[in-house]
Amino acid sequence: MAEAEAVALAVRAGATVFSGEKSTLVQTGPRPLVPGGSGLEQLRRTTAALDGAQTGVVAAGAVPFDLSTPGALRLGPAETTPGHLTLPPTGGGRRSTVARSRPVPPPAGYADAVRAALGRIHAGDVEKVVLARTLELEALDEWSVPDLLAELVSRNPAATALAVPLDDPADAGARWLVGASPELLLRRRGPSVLLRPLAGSIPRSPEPDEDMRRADALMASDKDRREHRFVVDAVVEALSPFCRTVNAPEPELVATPAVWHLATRITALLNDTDTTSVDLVAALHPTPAVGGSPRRAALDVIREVEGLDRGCYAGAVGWQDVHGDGEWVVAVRCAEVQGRTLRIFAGAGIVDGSDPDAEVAETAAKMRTVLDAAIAR
Ligand SMILES: C=C(O[C@@H]1C=C(C(=O)O)C=C[C@H]1O)C(=O)O
Repeated sequence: MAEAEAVALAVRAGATVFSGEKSTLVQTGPRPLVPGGSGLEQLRRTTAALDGAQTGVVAAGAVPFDLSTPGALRLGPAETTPGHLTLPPTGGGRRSTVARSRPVPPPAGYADAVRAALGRIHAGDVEKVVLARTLELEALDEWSVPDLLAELVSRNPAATALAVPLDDPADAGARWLVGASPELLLRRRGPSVLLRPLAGSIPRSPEPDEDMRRADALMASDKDRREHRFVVDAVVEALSPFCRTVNAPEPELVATPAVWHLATRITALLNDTDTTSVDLVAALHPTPAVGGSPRRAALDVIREVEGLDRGCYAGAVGWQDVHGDGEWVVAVRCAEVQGRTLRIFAGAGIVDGSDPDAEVAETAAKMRTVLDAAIAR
């Protein structure tokens, strides 16, 4: 059987998949959850749960935005192959038809939430808050996770495309997280750690001159640089106790097919290789790219103003092996799938100077990553 078909079959059978530019990890078979009643507890118990496991076994899956709620990290054998996933072409005929789409909250409600967050910023309660909204697509038939994944991979080869079962994948009604994240939370290989936080964004334009104008405007934007700086400062501060060196250069531009971002490629060297990838996830998450600054005050504002259950959206998704090495991305450009329902999430950072209508447009552009994959013909 061709490898692509084998992977397609594995995904249909409930595999966890992370397909990046350089390699693809597929975890298959019946696989128990890492013990722990919350995402934080699962992260804390992952390294011990892998102790003594056979080479090739990894902990893979998702922890939620709110680490006090349950996570979905599973223990089981995984295979890693070079390059991104190749799945057989899906063909239009197998796609579901969207019967109903519903933005929650509607765009005007989201703009009101942004204004409420700006009120809290101006009152001095908080400096940055990331607010999200959703688009719910109800299809005539069940969504196909392998088809969604195949479209996400082929449209976003530079991102980490992912399919993660949030419930037992053997259950017919299992929920899944699917998406194509451009944001590396961290990669740990031995003592070396690489991170690439994103924050500060502008929608792409199909017109090349306008697209370049927007990229230049983003690079020059004081508002976006401030929005970005909160993330870099928080990441450097969270890493410092674990690291002998942390290097954070100036931000650069990165593009997805839908959005321009400011990105900083941060490199660090661990003091001690007893620090595993999940220790770093627990220390870093949620960064101000998805939460805000200061963290606790921002989480309060999100709870009061946003009104969504984020679940694993804006959580951390990835894997760790028996050596403590691993790779985790921030669960953005993602959706929750269950049966005929697809719930696309997108958020945007709000700081002093943010414009509510621009944040509506930015979140709409971010939703296109999953939306275009879902409604592809
Ligand atoms: C919150 C999301 O994206 C995050 C927020 C960004 C921003 O506010 O500019 C940029 C990239 C991500 O860190 C999302 O896509 O839902």
